Amino acid sequence: MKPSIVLYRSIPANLRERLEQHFTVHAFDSLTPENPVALQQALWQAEGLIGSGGQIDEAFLRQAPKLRAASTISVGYDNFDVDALNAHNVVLMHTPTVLTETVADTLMSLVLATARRVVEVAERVKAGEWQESIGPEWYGVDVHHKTMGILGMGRIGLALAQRAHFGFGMPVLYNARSVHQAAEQRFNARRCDLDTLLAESDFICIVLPLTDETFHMIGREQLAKMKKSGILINAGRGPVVDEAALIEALQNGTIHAAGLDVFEQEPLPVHSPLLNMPNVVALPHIGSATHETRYGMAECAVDNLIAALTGTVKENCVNPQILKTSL
Ligand SMILES: NC(=O)C1=CN([C@@H]2O[C@H](COP(=O)(O)OP(=O)(O)OC[C@H]3O[C@@H](n4cnc5c(N)ncnc54)[C@H](O)[C@@H]3O)[C@@H](O)[C@H]2O)C=CC1
Ligand SMILES: O=C(O)C(=O)CO
Repeated sequence: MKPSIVLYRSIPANLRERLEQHFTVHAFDSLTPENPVALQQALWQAEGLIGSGGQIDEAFLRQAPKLRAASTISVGYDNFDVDALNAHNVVLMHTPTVLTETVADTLMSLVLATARRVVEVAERVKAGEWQESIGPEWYGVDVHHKTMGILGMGRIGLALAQRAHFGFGMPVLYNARSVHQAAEQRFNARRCDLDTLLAESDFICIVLPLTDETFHMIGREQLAKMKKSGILINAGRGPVVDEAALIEALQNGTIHAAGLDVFEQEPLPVHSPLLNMPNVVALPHIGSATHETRYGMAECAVDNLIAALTGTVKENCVNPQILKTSL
């Protein structure tokens, strides 16, 4: 008999067929479906789990006693309690690399959109406000040759450094626990402490994972250390920035603007003050959302689950120590 799995995100038909060749697939739109009893029953039998979003913690794992592998269609896995997965011998797979370049493009688009006020100015044109030649009230600030500060010099951080260095002639600063050889040798990036990065950068781009250590890493005190002309970009995870402190800093003119792809609460509540600020570009968590990359992520996650449940994992495993004990 084929192992039973729960799929909790819609994926392209050919990839679903690939799953069906190996498994009996119980499909749901999310982990909060219209029929929670059907999900409960499916989880009780499931050896595998594939999808994105939701909170996978101890209470969840108790509802899925046969689970051996979870495959998230994302690189970030802060919604998984990895200690609980380890305690239940559940292997966790994710999708690094396939989305790296696309997310770096999104970060760069937020840099450009905030600096050049692309969204605000385009809306004014649509509203019929372009009546004569434009004056300084339409101007933005330059991006090229300004200083780029990167928080999270990993795969995506490196791809961003490449764009900043070669595409825009920007000096690159980064804050990290250890030296990133490739960033320094290839893109002339300079490692510095957080305070220096805050004080010297024109653009601060966050592409950090959410962990206990990074939660509210950027708060009132850090925002006050940025240049008044500084622009904050966050495409890591919302809670890395204290959003209330950010709103205050934008309202008080402590910093110039913000470009945000992620928020403390998603979807961003419609009454958020961020939505009324012309100097904020807010995106609906679209960092990796291109047709090509979302297909690549789903394909990678499908292959990851097949590998995890057939004992052929070579890459993309968050907790490889479990492979030795459980598979
Ligand atoms: N907005 C979006 O749609 C997307 C957001 N992301 C976010 O971006 C994150 C990074 O992705 P990758 O670059 O692939 O991961 P990665 O693991 O290659 O890079 C993360 C880097 O952050 C560093 N880091 C972690 N904690 C730190 C700390 N306290 N101080 C300084 N550096 C620290 C790590 O050492 C690592 O170099 C993901 O975990 C996810 O949260 C990823 C994809 C899409
Ligand atoms: O992969 C991730 O971590 C995302 O946030 C969506 O691509």
